[in-house]
Amino acid sequence: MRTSWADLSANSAAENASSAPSVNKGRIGSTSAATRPAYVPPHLRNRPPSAVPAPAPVPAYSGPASNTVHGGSHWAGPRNEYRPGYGGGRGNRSGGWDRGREREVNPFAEDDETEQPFTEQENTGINFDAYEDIPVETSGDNVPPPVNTFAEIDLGESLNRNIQRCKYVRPTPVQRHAIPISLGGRDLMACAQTGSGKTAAFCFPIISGIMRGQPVQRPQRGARTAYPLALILSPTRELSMQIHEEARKFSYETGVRVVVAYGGAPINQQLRELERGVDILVATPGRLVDLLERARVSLQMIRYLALDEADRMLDMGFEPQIRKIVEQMDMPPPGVRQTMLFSATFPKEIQRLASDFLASYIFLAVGRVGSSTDLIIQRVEFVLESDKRSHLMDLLHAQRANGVQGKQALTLVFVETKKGADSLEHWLCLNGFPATTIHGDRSQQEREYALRSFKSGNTPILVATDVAARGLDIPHVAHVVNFDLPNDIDDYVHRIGRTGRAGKTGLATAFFNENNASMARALADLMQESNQEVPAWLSRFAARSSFGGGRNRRSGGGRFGGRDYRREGSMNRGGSDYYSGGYSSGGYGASSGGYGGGGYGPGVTSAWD
Ligand SMILES: Nc1ncnc2c1ncn2[C@@H]1O[C@H](COP(=O)(O)OP(=O)(O)OP(=O)(O)O)[C@@H](O)[C@H]1O
Repeated sequence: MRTSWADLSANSAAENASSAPSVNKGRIGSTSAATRPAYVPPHLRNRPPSAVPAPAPVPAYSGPASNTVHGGSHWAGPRNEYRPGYGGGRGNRSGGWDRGREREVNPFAEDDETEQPFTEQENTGINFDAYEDIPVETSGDNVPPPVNTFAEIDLGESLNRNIQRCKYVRPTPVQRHAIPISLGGRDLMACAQTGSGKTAAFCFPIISGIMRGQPVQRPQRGARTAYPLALILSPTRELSMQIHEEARKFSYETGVRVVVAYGGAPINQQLRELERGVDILVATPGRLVDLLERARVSLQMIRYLALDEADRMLDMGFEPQIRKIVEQMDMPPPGVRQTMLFSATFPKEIQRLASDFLASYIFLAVGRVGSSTDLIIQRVEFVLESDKRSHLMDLLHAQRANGVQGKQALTLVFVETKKGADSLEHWLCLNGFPATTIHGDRSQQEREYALRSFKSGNTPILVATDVAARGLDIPHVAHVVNFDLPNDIDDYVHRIGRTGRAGKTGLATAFFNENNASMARALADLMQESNQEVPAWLSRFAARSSFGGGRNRRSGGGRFGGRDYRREGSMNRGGSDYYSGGYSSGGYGASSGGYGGGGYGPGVTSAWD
């Protein structure tokens, strides 16, 4: 049985380890070989005994003596050659699987058990042709060339097996470019459209790097302090949970252990998971700060830092927490750790802030920065506030009529406030449309239940605030309705990106009225950029509108935003060229109810965290 292999291989590899010469000299926190617990390299921890190579003499390791990544490569060591049985390293309980005590649950089996209301397989039908003509921009020194296939990248056998299990046949464009850059040890700021596979683009190099990297001896500071090697931060609990689930699949049987920590859930369970060992910690900032302050997590061994939705993580709401985590605790500085920032949108002001966290980084834009994918058909309809509900009802009736076997297609409806979400949900249910809701006033349990119920099709309508706008990968969302438009065009891009994912098509409808006049220009420009039909009335609004409201970055016309800010010479801060008025009304983190009340002050709960 697969799970027992872990124990056997752990024992056998541990025995091998004790007889092998150590190549683990001079690393951070290393101790003498005599006192070191036996090390089992991650890639061997879950192997069947037959797969464990004989304890061959270990060749002198020619790679770097530490994990520094100053423009160098992690790959100076022999490629394709794992080094079983070398001594020292990660024996204590804060890293890797707690061997002998725990069995790795097969995350793919969990998938099979989940109710599958839709017959279509998720990833087999990816339409790569949709990505053929996508423009790619890279800047920075010595950019590693892209690859065309996973086979060209040396990710390691067990990770490759998991890629197959995920049914990923080819890398998506962002993966083609980003993975070689990260494997080359380079810092990266990557911008690619929603649903284009960014999660795997940062997870694969991290998992592969940990599998192959120098073994680590965690400090003995406190038996209960966990020392992750990689930290992945994301802005919402649900997104962190999703990244955790994905990363567990990618790291299955690699021996790399992934743990998640997020707010709103009991901390004790998370503490227990951390105590069992952690290589990759996926977390929301608030809960992580809590764990750091309790000294239950130390960032001192971090080799890889990834910020998903990086622009959101560095906007006014989150920036102080992120600075605290990254700059004021014990995390190694840029250049020592490797840092990867990913998002579908990257305002230049945020790029400038983000550069504090990076060393000699490469900027990658796949598609235009902040653009939506052409796969999403965008419609904007002029609807007065008082008519919104009946208009939504018409859309839902039409959709039901076109539904497969009388089933309502999954529809995600975005509203501005938490109260608005509850009241719309109630009204929909009264009118025969099973709906549920997700927002910052709901308990975490309720939020998770709502999401599950939506995914399974039990309640095919989900009314949400912006808490569901970013990152969530819910298969089969056919329609996103912006019942209330956001104040920020980037939020619009992320919201509509919940459909039309992984090469599939989707539909997004926005209700627009005078209250949204400040968005007209940005919306019209975005639609034009994505080859959508812009209604004449919207163009008229756009021509009339001034740029006081949201972050209306499209004022210059033509190609927008698809740029590394370093190329622009000086920043045009506060000017009208880009995001004019961006930090004023409705700008970053200042949105009203949509963000669940902000929640950044003490005692205030945040929907984002
Ligand atoms: N190489 C691949 N082949 C097929 N499917 C893939 C591949 N890479 C990723 N996917 C699938 O594509 C979907 C979208 O991926 P992911 O959630 O990582 O997108 P994203 O770019 O992070 O989106 P967002 O900007 O909304 O966060 C997921 O269901 C994922 O499993």
